Amino acid sequence: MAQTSPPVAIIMGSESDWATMRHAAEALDALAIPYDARIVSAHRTPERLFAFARGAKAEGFKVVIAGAGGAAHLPGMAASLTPLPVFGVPVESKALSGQDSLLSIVQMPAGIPVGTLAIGRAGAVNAALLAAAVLALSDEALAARLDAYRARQSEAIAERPRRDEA
Ligand SMILES: Nc1c(C(=O)O)ncn1[C@@H]1O[C@H](COP(=O)(O)O)[C@@H](O)[C@H]1O
Repeated sequence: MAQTSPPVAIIMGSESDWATMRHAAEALDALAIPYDARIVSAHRTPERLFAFARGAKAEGFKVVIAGAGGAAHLPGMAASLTPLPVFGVPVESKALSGQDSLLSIVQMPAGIPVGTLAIGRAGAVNAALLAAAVLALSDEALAARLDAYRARQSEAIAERPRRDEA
């Protein structure tokens, strides 16, 4: 089967997660890394999850970023169904501020890893940067873009706090 997929899959349990996961997409955009963003729920669309995760490697994906909130089984289930690296992003839930999402994703049993990031936007951005780091191991042009991204980030940090103009 022809490998036509972009290297990164961003999957999320609900469309409501896009407010968080779009930050992963924006970080990938900044590094010119193509991705496909899909709504896939272990709970609500289990057949879609099985089809996606079982076929992800053959489709040509290299890394999966999975965001979910609450009883966040999606990243772990995806990891159980694909040999690709899976980075989990705990989406901040209303009831428990994302503590539920974090613990659901991070406490995987030995044998099926999910690289778990921070709750919310920072986790989404860092999942994208980790995906970039993985891909950069075999892509020198991307490695250079990642270096430049970090250099720009450092340059943007002021050395001293700006004083308020009275
Ligand atoms: N955690 C999961 C899974 C899953 O893990 O398969 N599917 C949906 N959800 C989560 O339910 C929350 C509320 O979803 P709605 O906003 O659609 O009610 C979302 O954060 C989603 O990730």
